[in-house]
Amino acid sequence: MLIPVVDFGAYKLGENEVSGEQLEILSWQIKKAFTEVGFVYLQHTGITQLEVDEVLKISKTFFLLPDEMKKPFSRKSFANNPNHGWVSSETERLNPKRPGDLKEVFNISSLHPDMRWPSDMFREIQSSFFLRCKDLCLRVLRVMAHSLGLEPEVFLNAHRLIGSDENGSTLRSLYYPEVRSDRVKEGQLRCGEHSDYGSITLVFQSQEGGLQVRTRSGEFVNAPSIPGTVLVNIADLMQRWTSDVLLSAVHRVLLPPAGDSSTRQSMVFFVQPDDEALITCCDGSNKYPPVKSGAYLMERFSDSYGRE
Ligand SMILES: O=C(O)CCC(=O)C(=O)O
Ligand SMILES: [Fe+2]
Repeated sequence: MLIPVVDFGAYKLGENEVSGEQLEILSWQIKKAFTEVGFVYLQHTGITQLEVDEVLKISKTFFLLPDEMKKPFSRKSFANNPNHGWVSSETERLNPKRPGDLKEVFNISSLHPDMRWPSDMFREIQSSFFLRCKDLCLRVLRVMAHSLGLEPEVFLNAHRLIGSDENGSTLRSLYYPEVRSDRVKEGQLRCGEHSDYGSITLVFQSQEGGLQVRTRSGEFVNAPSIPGTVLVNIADLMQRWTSDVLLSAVHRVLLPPAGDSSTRQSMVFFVQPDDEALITCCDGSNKYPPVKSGAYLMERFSDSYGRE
């Protein structure tokens, strides 16, 4: 298979220290994947399939509610956080050249105690999964810094506020409803071609799979769901930060074959540096001008939601 599978067991959640030798092996494998493909499957991260199934299940109960009950939780209706909340189908265009994506999402961008939630159970399960993803991504960022010969804290220092309103990291639940082929617009997909905006992304798919990743040679390959693993990819700010050493690969989700009425689900944890973090090429070059993480993210939202 093209996207490598790497055993993260030596530094999984709950494992407090990783030996120098194990860190070397992990760093080498992760760097190879992120420079050649931009995606890697991590095995034995400490996040179990049971946890993933639980968060997919509670997300689905929300998506299956009538729109009237979801509207009060719409994105842009939370005063403290512009990205938090529900987005209806065909609203976001991850490829702005295509019609709106055939997916619904719920973004959790803030764990502020005053947030409104669809239910206590939803809050509990989603918030704890958010924190598990946060712990894992900090471990991955530490290994990545090591793999590039940088100070171990260099990425971590810019990710201190995940879960607060000064950091755009988001746990996103996605629901892809049944596709009615008689209603599909020309060129419409479940999720248009795009690369992610922030530093790294964690992806969890339901069993059907469906994600495709563009390789360096330009062809799309399937990135199936591998139960028990976490798929991790590099996003655009990280590619910029590393002066194009690490690769932010384009990916998409096609429509199911005609006559296939299945739905699809996924969970994605978008990791974003703190809003005020200034992202400057870490090799000291001027390949990209410094940019503030928060401002960069707002610019990217304008492309995918339209300029408002
Ligand atoms: O649903 C998926 O598998 C991927 C979604 C995705 O790439 C995104 O929301 O950025
Ligand atoms: Fe994506």
